[in-house]
Amino acid sequence: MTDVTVPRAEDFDEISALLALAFHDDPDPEMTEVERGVFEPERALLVRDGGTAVAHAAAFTRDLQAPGASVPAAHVTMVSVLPTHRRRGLLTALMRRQLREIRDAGREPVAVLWASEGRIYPRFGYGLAAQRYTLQCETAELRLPEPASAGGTLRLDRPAGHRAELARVYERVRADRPGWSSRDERWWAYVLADVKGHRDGATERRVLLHDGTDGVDGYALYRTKEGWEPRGPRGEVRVDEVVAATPEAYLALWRLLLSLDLTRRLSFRTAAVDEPLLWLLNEPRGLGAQLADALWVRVVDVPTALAARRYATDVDLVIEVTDELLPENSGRWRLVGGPAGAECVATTAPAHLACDVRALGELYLGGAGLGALAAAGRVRELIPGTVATSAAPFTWHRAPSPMEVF
Ligand SMILES: CC(=O)SCCNC(=O)CCNC(=O)[C@H](O)C(C)(C)COP(=O)(O)OP(=O)(O)OC[C@H]1O[C@@H](n2cnc3c(N)ncnc32)[C@H](O)[C@@H]1OP(=O)(O)O
Repeated sequence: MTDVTVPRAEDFDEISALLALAFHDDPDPEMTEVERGVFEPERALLVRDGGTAVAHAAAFTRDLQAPGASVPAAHVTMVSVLPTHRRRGLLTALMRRQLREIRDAGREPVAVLWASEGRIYPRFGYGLAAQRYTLQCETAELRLPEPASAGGTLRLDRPAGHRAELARVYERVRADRPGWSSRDERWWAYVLADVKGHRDGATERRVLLHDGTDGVDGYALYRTKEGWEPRGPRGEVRVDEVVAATPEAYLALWRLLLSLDLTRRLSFRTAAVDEPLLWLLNEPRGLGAQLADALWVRVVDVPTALAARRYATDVDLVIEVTDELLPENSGRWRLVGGPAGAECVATTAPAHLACDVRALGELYLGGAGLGALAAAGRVRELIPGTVATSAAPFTWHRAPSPMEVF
């Protein structure tokens, strides 16, 4: 049987070729360089068979915004098994070892990932923590309100020269948005990389900046793709990010994106499920919004993770947790917390609720409702009435939302 090893930086070309095979892509040297910039070989796991790379998984070191706190989170990624070697337990071996290493390192109480298919990760304790809307709008009949005041101004440019301004706005908004990940210099380079092979016929990426009274307070990253038909223009706007620190900036950015001359369609893959557009547009149905999964969270260290986030209202309850892969998480935990902070310790007191560790991941960012999980039978109420009184603290005033696929 094949052994799981830690690769060296030089192995990345081979890993990149394995990823391309598993994801049905041709290897793209430009993309490989972009990914090499964020690859952390010491956090990766590689399986070889007779010298050939056959399975791989990696993690990035970033923080994840949780309700009221930025929490160190292993960003799990680049998972692939060669088609000739699948369904013989290689992914299982990689996931088990990776979770054990994250737990033993003691730095990251949670792991987070985007799943290529939703059915892959629940068996490893990952729960669906944030959903998103994909938008496919026909823009011709969509209208947004006029701005209340003259407000700020918009500028259009290439993103590269604006990294510091974008980072400032992003960090300001991130503090209030569960699901967004920290971005250091390397990650900004990754996010702003504009790989030609991934443009799918659209233009290079552009940035639209909104200048408010205190400088840049919002931006949008987008491309356009030309299109014509007998009745006239049918260009498309492809939005990558809209980050706005004020309602004025948000409205101004979207007013322009939805009304660009010669365009009639707009697409956006990572709209929030509480996207303000829903409450601004003359026809919300026109967004063509479809619900999709986004972030899957795995609680790796129950007491540390539960104590790291904030709670919308005061909470004091005992949860009986089961975790087959990381048995030290199994047991009864007393969570006492609120908007200012939280503590979580082992207890022998009777439990109010019982669930598996996956349900804690689903609750972690404030996305899944405790009531919904209880109705699904995924959380069991051991002391009657607990669900009704304890659902509110786990929510947050903004829905968790993904911002970029990592
Ligand atoms: C975070 C990310 O990077 S997401 C990207 C994941 N990668 C991809 O989707 C690339 C293409 N797919 C692959 O490379 C592989 O099929 C993987 C990685 C998804 C699965 O690897 P495998 O080594 O085949 O998984 P493994 O043999 O450990 O399977 C474990 C269990 O999960 C099930 N499983 C694994 N993948 C899938 C799947 N895509 N759909 C349904 N079930 C699956 C297996 O049937 C098995 O179930 P069982 O124990 O009841 O028999």
